Amino acid sequence: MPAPKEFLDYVDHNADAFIQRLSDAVSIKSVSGDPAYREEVIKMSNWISQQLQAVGVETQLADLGRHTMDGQDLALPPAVLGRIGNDPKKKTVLVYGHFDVQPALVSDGWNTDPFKLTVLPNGQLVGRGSSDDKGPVLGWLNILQYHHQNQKDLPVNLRCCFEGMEESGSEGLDDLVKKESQSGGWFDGVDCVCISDNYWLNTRTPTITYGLRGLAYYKVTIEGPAKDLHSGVFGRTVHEPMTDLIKIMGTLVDVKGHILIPGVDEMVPPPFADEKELYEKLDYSIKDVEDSAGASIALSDDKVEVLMGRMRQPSLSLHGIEGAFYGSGAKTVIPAKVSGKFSIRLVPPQTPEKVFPLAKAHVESEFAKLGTKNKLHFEELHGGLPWVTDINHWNYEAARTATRAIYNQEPDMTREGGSIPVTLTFAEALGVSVLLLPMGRGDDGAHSTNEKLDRSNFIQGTKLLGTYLYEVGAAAAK
Ligand SMILES: C[C@H](N)C(=O)N[C@@H](Cc1c[nH]cn1)C(=O)O
Ligand SMILES: [Zn+2]
Ligand SMILES: [Zn+2]
Repeated sequence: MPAPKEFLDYVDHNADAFIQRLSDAVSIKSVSGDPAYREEVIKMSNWISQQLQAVGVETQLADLGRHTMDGQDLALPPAVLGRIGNDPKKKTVLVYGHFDVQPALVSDGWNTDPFKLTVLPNGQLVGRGSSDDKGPVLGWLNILQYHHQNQKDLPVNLRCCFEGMEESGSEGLDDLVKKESQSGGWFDGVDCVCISDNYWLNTRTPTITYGLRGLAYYKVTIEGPAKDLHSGVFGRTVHEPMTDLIKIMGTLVDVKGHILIPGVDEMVPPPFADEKELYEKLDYSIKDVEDSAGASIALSDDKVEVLMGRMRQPSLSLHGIEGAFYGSGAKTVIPAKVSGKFSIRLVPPQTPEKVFPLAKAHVESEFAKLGTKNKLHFEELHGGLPWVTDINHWNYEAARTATRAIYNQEPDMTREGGSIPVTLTFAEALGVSVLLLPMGRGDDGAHSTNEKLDRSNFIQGTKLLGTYLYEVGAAAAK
């Protein structure tokens, strides 16, 4: 059942209003990883709930309790649950997305205010969260608006789960999903899940995604002196925490990306026979990775090697050092306490539980080798499980048919290098197929400066998600 032409035309005719709504969403600074913005994330929960109600969706703000961040006790932003339709003849689709964003400051290198959506002459909609993940969440709202305003029934029963902590480990969400998946819960009766929260591989080929890497995020803290010290007075006189930390951070990964923590890379099985062909088939080149990175810095000239490094191998990245001097000028300080942050992207069969003891043992043994009198503390900040699924399912067939209808192209079938911690929870709690159907392009710069979503991806992406629902609706009739 193709989507009605009237729906597709409506999306085109209302494009400017949809972009205005995206601009409203971007202006709410819903940064989940910084306690200073917590009220803004909560404001975003309310905003999404009101927007859903305005297009006929029954909603509930689901309390997720409290947590501690940077030593502060904080309320978690409520998740927004939504439901519309209860026709037993129709399939029930659960859509998930997140309305929190990564931090963004003009001083990071943005050309414009990150929380003011800027429409560039080339059609790029620039702003934090435009692609990750406010644009795709609003894609679902755009579809609902058409059906509500024109008094058209949706082709499926729809359930929504939108959260405000995805960028910070989805705290509290797993338990909510498990509870609501039980009989009588908001997700009772769900037949399949669709998540639009990742990206095409390149800038030209629509993509369907059947896997995600998991994540284990660590903090290594080293402290010694009771306060910051003058390096002229104390240099070569005391053990310096930063010197110890840099040594340890330097033992985690080599410059070619090999993980040096014993046992981590080794946990992953070699590719199965013919697996490389899956990557060979993808519309991707070294130029694509270098264009989206903005420099000629690919680890290999071999496309398959690069793709496998992103999709089916773990990676370890060093993110930053809390407590270190980082400003301009030449402050001659010895920081008293520094915390190195690094994370490992995980692939099956790795899990945060299996990797934690390896990472801890490695850091502790490297620290012991230093013979320092400083103190070490190692902790995991958050984790998420990897996920890979079967693409031979009507849910994927619906997405493929919808993609052909909107883009007139065969989609790339990918595994995403990023993580969406709740995905496996949906799959296991509901026992149904989960599909990732991205809206944005590979060069959107999610998590980076000048994040953007192309206008055409927002508009065609809205049509794609809507058409996918019609194709799922058609699957119910088969
Ligand atoms: C792929 C998704 N849009 C995303 O960006 N996920 C994040 C999840 C996360 C976990 N800790 C911090 N963020 C990611 O892959 O980094
Ligand atoms: Zn993200
Ligand atoms: Zn995201």
